[in-house]
Amino acid sequence: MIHEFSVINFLHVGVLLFGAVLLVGVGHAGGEVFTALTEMEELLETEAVLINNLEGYINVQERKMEYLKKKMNEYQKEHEEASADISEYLANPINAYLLTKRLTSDWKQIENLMEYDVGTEFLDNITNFREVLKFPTDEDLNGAAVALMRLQDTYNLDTSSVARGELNGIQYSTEMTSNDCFELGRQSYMNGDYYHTKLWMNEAMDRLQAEHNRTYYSEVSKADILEYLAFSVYKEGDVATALNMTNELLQLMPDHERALGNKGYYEKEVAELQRKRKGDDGTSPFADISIRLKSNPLVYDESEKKLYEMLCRGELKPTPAQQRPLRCRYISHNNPFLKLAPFKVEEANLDPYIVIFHEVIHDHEIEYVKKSAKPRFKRATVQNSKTGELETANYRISKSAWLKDTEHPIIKNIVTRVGDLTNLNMATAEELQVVNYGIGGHYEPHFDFARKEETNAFKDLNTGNRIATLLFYMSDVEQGGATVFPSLQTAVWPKKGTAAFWYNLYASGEGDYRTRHAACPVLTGTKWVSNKWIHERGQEFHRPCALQPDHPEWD
Ligand SMILES: O=C(O)CCC(=O)C(=O)O
Ligand SMILES: [Fe+2]
Repeated sequence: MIHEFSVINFLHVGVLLFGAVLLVGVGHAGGEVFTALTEMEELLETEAVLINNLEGYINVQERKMEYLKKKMNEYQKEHEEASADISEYLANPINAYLLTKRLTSDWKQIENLMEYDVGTEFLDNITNFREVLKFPTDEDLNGAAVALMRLQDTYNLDTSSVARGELNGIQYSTEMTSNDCFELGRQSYMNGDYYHTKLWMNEAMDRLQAEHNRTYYSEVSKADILEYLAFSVYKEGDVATALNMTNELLQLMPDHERALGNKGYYEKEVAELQRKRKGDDGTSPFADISIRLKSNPLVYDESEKKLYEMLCRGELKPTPAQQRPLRCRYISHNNPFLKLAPFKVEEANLDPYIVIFHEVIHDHEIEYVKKSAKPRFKRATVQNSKTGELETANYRISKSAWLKDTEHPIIKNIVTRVGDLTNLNMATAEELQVVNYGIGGHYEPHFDFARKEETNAFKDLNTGNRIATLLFYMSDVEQGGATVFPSLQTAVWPKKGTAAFWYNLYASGEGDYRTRHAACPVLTGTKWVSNKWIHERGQEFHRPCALQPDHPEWD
C-alpha cells in the first residue's frame, strides 16, 4: 500500500534534511500540561466531552443514513411494483401522480438531505470546547515524549517493553501501535535526538510488521519509517546505512521525490568518504561521537549523570561501613514540649548531616496543602545564575505554588513544626513551596544554596543564603522519584508523612558542595513534596558555629 503523508507529516519531512534551521527552536518549555499529574486529570475530562460529542455526531449521521435507507427501500419497492407491469401501473392516475411527485418534490427533499451536513453543530462544539476545556499543545506532546525518553534512559527501560506497556516488568497500559512509536520517534527527531529516533523508528518498524501479519490497519507506512531512519542514521554519521535505507524505500516507492534527491546526495557523500579513506587513516568524519553530543548537549558532567541514574534506579546501596554509624533515635532538642512527644529521626548521612524525620506531617494537613496549592500551580522555575531572574528550565519539570504561614492555621502549624524539628528560626524562612511532579517530572542535580558567583540570588529577601532545606514527602511514589545526592551516593525514597532535612551550608556559611542533589524522574505514580527553605539570618543563636560537624545540637 502506498501511504500518503498527512499534511503535517508532509510539511515536516519536506524540511527534514536540509531544513534543520527551521526545526531549531521547537522547544518544550512552553508546554505546561505535562509538567504535573494534576493537570493531566483535566485532560481526561476533556476527552470524555469529546467522546460524547463524537457519539452525538455519529448518532445524527446514522439517523440521517437510516432515513435515507428507509426512503430508498420504499422507492425501490414501488419501482419494482411498477416495473412488473408498467402500463397497468401508469394507467392508474394516482400512481402517475405519485411517480411524478416522487421525482419532483420527494427527490428534491432527498437531495436536500444528502446535501445537508447534519453534524455541523457537533463540529462547532469542538471549536467552542477549545475555549472552555483544557487541551494539550504541541509543546505538551513534545514534553510528554521527552519525559518518556528521560524515563527510558534513567531507568534503563528497553524500547520493546515500553511499547508493550511494561515498565520495570509491571504491565501498566495497553500496547503502543506502530503509529504511536512512530510519533515518539518523530518527536525525538524534532528535538535533534537521533539516538531515540532510531530506537523508536525501529520499534515502529517491528510493530508494523506484526500489525500487517494480523491484518491490522496501520496509519503509518514502512516508507515513512524508513525515511526517518535514514535521516537519523545520516545525522549520526552513518551515511552508508542511510543510503541503503533510502534504496529500500525507493524499492517500495520508486517515484518518492525526496528519497530520489537524498539518494543522490548520499551517494556523493559515500563516494567522497571512499576517496578520503584511500588517502588517509580511513576513519569516517561522521562517526565522531561529538556530533551526537553537539546535537544533544548534556547539562552536566557524564560521570555525575551515571551516578545520579544509578542512584535513581536504586543500584547504589550504602556499604555496611557507611551504614554502621547511622542511627535511628528520638529527638527533642531539649524542648520541654517535645520531651513528651519526641520526633523519630533516622540518619541518612553524617557528613554532611542528612536526616529523615518519620511521621511529621499528617494526612489531613497534606490534603489541605494539596488542595490550597492546586489552583495556584505554576510551572516551577529556577534562578538564572547570572541575572537572578526566575525562569522555566527543562532540568526542572514540575508544578509549584507558595503558601504563606498566615493564610491558615494548618500552614502555621506545619511551619512551627519545622522550627521544632530543626531547632532553627522560621522567621526568615521562605514560604512553604508545594511541588507536584507528573510522569517523568524531575529536578536534575542542583544546589539549594546560592553559590558565590550567584550574587543576585536571594538579594530581595535580605535574609542571607539558604542554610538548610526541609523537604516534606506528601505522597508515596509508585516507582521512581527518589531524592538523590550523587556525591554522597545517598538516596532518600519518598514516603508519605516523612521529611528529609539537611544543612546546605557549613557552619562557617560556606556552601557545602556535597549537598548537590536531584529529584529523580517519576516513573509511575505522582510525587508531591513541599520545601521549607531556611535562611541564615536569625540562626545566630540556633546553630552556633562551633557545633559543626558533630551535631550535638541534635542530641
Ligand atoms: O523533590 C525532591 O525530591 C527534591 C526537590 C528539590 O531538590 C528542590 O525542590 O529543590
Ligand atoms: Fe533542591
